[in-house]
Amino acid sequence: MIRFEDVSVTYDGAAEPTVRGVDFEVPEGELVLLVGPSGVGKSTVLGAVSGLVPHFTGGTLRGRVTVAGRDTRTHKPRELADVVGTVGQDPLSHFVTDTVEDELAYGMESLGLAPDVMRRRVEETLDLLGLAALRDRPIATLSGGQQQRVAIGSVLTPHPRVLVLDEPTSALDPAAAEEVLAVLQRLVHDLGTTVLMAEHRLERVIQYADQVVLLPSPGAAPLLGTPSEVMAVSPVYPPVVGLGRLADWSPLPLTVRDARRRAGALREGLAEVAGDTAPRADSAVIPPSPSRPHSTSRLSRLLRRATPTAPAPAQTAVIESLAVRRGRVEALRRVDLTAAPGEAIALMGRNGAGKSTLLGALVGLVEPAAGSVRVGGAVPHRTAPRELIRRVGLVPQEPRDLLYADTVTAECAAADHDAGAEPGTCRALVSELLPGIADDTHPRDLSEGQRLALALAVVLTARPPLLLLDEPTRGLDYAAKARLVTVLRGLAAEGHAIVLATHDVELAADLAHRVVILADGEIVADGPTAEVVVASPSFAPQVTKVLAPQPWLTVAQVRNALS
Ligand SMILES: Nc1ncnc2c1ncn2[C@@H]1O[C@H](COP(=O)(O)OP(=O)(O)OP(=O)(O)O)[C@@H](O)[C@H]1O
Ligand SMILES: Nc1ncnc2c1ncn2[C@@H]1O[C@H](COP(=O)(O)OP(=O)(O)OP(=O)(O)O)[C@@H](O)[C@H]1O
Repeated sequence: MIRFEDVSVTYDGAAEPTVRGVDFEVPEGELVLLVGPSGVGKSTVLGAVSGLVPHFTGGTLRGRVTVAGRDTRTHKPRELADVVGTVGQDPLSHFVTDTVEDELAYGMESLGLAPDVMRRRVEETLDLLGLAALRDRPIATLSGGQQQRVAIGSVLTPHPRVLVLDEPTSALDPAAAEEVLAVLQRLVHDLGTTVLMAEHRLERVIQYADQVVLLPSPGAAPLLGTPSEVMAVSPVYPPVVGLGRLADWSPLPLTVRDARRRAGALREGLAEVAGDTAPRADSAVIPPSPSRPHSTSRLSRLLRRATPTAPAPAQTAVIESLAVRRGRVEALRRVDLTAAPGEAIALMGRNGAGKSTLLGALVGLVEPAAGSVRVGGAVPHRTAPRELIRRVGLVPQEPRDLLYADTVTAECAAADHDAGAEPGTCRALVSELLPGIADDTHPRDLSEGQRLALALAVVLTARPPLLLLDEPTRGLDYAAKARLVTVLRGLAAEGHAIVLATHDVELAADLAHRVVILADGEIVADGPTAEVVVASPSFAPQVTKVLAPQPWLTVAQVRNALS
């Protein structure tokens, strides 16, 4: 159904092709997963199927890509729209109408479907994706995950024969991700839909794949195989595979269920070697406590050289009885929360629970309807931006919102200037987070993960005592995530308080001292990470599920215990 014949893509001005030697086929009615490190060219390969590459992105495509027999170089995306439905990494840039219902109908209208068919499919899709309560809402007022669901719904309604999805679960909470993947699987099984999907969070998707295409490194030819064949050699793999590699299980497990069946001996071994040192669910032994000695990484040295900030008060942020209204929605109610210096807090909860709103309140973007917010003693929404950036910095859900300049260099120079930091501070931070980003690239042309690294560096340049991150692992591979964790741990060790809103249970397990769960605008759990995630099947990481009742959280913890 999709065929790549010796394809290479070279973007304008690039010395080397971004991808080359791409030669594989996706048979009709299969779900094929495209995996590989950040910036390796996954979106480029997907774009070549939907025709966005090279028609919209520019550059040169060599070789041939055909979808249902149509050559995507000679057919513009519009001429492929009846066959291919595409969801990109940034849903906002794809929306053409203003409300949820209109957006779901738009694709069908352009194809000239009958009104009664359109009506039926809109209703089906609203139900299928849990969007019924939001049908009349302007899309601009939806939370990130709600928008991603609308974007997925809007490509499903015309019933395309081929779906091309770029990180379709990146903004979804764990339960919503499962629901969406179940819908896709049903389309594949029942209607013979063909799906090509790129995704970093393999723990969510690997079990649904018929085949996996791995782009191992930039410019290297892809490797094709069954999920277990590819996972045996892939540089990116989910925690169950990490556990399987550590314990030498063969074949490697791809699901928690597979792994649980084999984990008996490992569980016994861990109980023996760990003895008293095994983590307890009622303590936050991992990650290291906020009082850990100062990290000596290059990054922490860089940050120490930057402008010193005022001594941190006892609590970096204090929220009391906070209520926030957004339009007709009561987005937060009776929220009490403190963040202490050195503390990393993961804010979790279903899409629309109020996480971004809470971060917005801490950075003064939304005003309380009742209650109070104080950051470093200041009231954020009444503090001038120049003053506020020395107290709190937010890396938004869409990093693009933070970037204004034409090149990476100019963006970094502006960040150094705004923060009063030594020239070069921001650029060095970018390289530390994700090596290989070119100076003169336009931020628009960076891959998703690269853009996040840049936005994070811009915010870190001001060394805010309170650092807020909204869904910071979109577009990041496991290695980049591990580097992000190291950076954030280093910052926490130096006394920064960190609050991150995330659906990435693996990240929370790795980094957070505390997990706070929001539901429908209220805090329903607040405690040490191990305690909160072990008690909640939705938010438990894979290792916890495999090794329960022992409360291990990460592969690294298990490795350390066994070494
Ligand atoms: N329009 C463009 N012009 C120039 N370079 C581009 C363009 N689009 C992407 N690139 C570059 O091509 C490389 C691959 O980008 P791509 O977005 O395909 O990677 P990816 O594997 O999808 O990354 P991620 O996992 O971070 O989403 C990156 O180095 C990126 O900077
Ligand atoms: N401008 C607005 N007008 C009306 N409702 C809004 C507006 N902005 C947000 N909301 C609603 O407020 C609620 C909380 O949204 P918020 O973005 O804080 O959720 P979230 O927990 O961050 O979700 P996600 O996990 O999807 O990012 C949602 O129901 C959302 O639809």
